[in-house]
Amino acid sequence: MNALATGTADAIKIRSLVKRFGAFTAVKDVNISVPAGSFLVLVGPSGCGKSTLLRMLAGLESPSEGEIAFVGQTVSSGAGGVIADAGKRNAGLVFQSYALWPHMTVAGNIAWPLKVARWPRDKREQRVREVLSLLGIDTLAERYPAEISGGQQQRVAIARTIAPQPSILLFDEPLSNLDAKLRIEMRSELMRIHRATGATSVYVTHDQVEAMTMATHVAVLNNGRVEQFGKPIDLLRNPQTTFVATFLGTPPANLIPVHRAGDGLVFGDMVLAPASVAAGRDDAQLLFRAEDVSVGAVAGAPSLMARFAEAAPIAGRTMVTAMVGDLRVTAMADSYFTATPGEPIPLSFIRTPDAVFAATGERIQQ
Ligand SMILES: Nc1ncnc2c1ncn2[C@@H]1O[C@H](COP(=O)(O)OP(=O)(O)OP(=O)(O)O)[C@@H](O)[C@H]1O
Repeated sequence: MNALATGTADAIKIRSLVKRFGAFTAVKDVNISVPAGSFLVLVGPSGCGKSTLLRMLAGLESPSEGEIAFVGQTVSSGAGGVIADAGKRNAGLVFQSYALWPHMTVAGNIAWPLKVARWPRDKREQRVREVLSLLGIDTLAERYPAEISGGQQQRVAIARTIAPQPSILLFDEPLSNLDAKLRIEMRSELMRIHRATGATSVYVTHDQVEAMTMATHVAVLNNGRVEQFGKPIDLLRNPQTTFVATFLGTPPANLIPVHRAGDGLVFGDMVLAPASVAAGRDDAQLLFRAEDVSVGAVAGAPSLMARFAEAAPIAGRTMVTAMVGDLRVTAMADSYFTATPGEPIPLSFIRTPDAVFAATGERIQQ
């Protein structure tokens, strides 16, 4: 790295980044900047380009176009390729497979990158003790990888990555090999480690719950593009596309396709909103959260008959999924509710739509 770092530079700045593999474009014009200490989550369905983007940040893949800068210093660019190589960008990478050295003890594995970086023995031993304690694995120091569990191996892999004190930590689905309970535990652990190290983190996952609980900033990727970038709560409250609106949030929100009839937007013969909310368009999509759709008839609210599909109790209420033709609608019932699959049940739209989208998927601002 040769350029001087400026005090106000973003920890990570990605500008107009493109990655092509032959004729296929895996990452398309990505622009993201985050300040130091952020926890940036890249989330999206399989094949959307998350890992390719992370590999470019790590210096394992060179961009076709655009630029990546860490603290004001360009580390990769379309013109220059990988300028600071993987070992020289002060970034640590944690994969979903732990890749520990089987012939080295836990302490040996953690000390290895410090040895490679020529840390003196006393500093090395002190740092290994520090990270063993930070990860809560002090008692495993002399064991070999084959003698510890998968969850413990992942802790060792994380300890090994943070030992050299990288200023940027890159995680590629690090929890996907763990069982559900351990994942939740490790999620809070990782957030604690993030706070303790102060490193700027970039975390790849396809799990939106993981994204929403851990992130200070989220980039939702779809088909190589960033659909939306921002704080988790802003993405949840203010989705700019139907993709973001339906990808994030639990239970999933409903998108109801409507068309204009007179001065109303209708679904079937039910008027769901005034035509004015869609700025004179003939077709639109209305976003209703599950809690805005109630099971049963409600006086004054538009309602329709749906076919019951399934029910799941959640925190004293029941999340009910029902079919209206081919459309899945998620609604909430106030107490325990169940029915026979296929049984007709009434659904009521008890609030105005949360957001309005064009038929092509982009948000129509009110
Ligand atoms: N070396 C490569 N050569 C050709 N195509 C590639 C290469 N690496 C990735 N791709 C393609 O680029 C696209 C994005 O892949 P990437 O691994 O970044 O997706 P992802 O979002 O991480 O998916 P997953 O969650 O399944 O890991 C995919 O269509 C993939 O097949």
